[in-house]
Amino acid sequence: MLNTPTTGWQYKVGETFFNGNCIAYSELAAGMLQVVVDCAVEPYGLLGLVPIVEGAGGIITDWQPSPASSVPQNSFKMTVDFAAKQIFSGDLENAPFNISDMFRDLVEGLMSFPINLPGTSHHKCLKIHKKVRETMRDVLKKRIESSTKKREGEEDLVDHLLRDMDSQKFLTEDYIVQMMFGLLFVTSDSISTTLALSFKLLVEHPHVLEELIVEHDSILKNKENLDAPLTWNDYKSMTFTLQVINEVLRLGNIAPGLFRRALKDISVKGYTIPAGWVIMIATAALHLNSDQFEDPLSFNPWRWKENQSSGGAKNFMPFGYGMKQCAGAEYSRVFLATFLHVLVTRYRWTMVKGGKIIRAPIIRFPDGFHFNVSQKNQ
Ligand code: HEM
Repeated sequence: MLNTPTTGWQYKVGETFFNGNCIAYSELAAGMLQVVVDCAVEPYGLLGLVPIVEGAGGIITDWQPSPASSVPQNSFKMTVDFAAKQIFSGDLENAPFNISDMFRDLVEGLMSFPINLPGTSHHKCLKIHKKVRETMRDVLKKRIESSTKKREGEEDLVDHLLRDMDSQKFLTEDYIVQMMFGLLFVTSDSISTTLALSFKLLVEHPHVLEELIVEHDSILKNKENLDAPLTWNDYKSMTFTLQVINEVLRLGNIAPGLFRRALKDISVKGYTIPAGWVIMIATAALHLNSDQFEDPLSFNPWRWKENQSSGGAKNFMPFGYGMKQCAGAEYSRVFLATFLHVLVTRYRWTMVKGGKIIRAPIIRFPDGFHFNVSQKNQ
């Protein structure tokens, strides 16, 4: 599928994210995310995961208000709040707005028709974008002015970036604000949609859920203390869970497409893609290709038993491909696996209503998606 560059706000945001210092940017982002994983060397194992585990547990507990919890909404809130904490701690706790509500409205307006008139989603989206960035700039300025030094291990992403400002010239204030906003943005809808899809697919495929429960119960059985946090080895032993995540990503195709610009004329089957054109790679066409995946529409995590690909292969690229591949891929897998661990070991859920899925072009649940969640054995 071919596409000429679009105009409008969405595209401009994309340009600011991905052009310019894109390599340094994604290396840096990957480095920051690695912090989550690298904390594994601490005595209790993957310390970076502890807040994820606690976050997941805490938020699922919040998922019990009657009559039922909205999975997409709760996953969105959990994902944004958790990422915001990693990026700038609790600096927005006293802000006059809730950061996850702001991002939800922003994402809703993102795919709207770009008419900038009061009352339109696009207009609201632009206003939120401005407001969030202004608030983030204030957070950054206060940090720069503040002389309080945090202890090692308590630092967040902004602390790391500020420390690197002297040696990395591209790290200007503007850049850091853009990065704070950008990281929250890419985290918000991607992980939460994958989580919501996991709920749906698991409830519709009880035999998959059963095997998932067996895997996670056996991780718990091997622990002396049931409340001990997950370790890196625990994560690595989640073989079936990672197959489930691959399968959700394959069917979900969270990113509707990948974009590349042709640097020179390219001939494809008698057609020429002119230099400068933007090419959209429709990943769903790859992931649902029956030549590559038997019975491609069925949810079958066992298909990954023999094929251990975690993405970045020519027939499976949920996180993209090549040097522009998603910087948050590993963070996302760890987050999803940890969440599933907490969910299946501590909770049970029944579907109440909703669950219809549309793509427009990002995945949406137009009738909502509601579950009753209860503590296991209650
Ligand atoms: C399930 C979750 C996610 C999915 C499916 C996903 C998917 C993608 C895809 C398809 C791309 C484009 C890659 C390409 O063009 O080859 C991308 C880029 C990117 N993603 Fe993600 N993503 C997810 C979560 C995240 C998270 C949590 C973060 C950050 C914390 C993140 C950070 C990025 C960045 C920085 C890029 C741009 C990389 C570059 O241009 O060099 N992503 N992601």
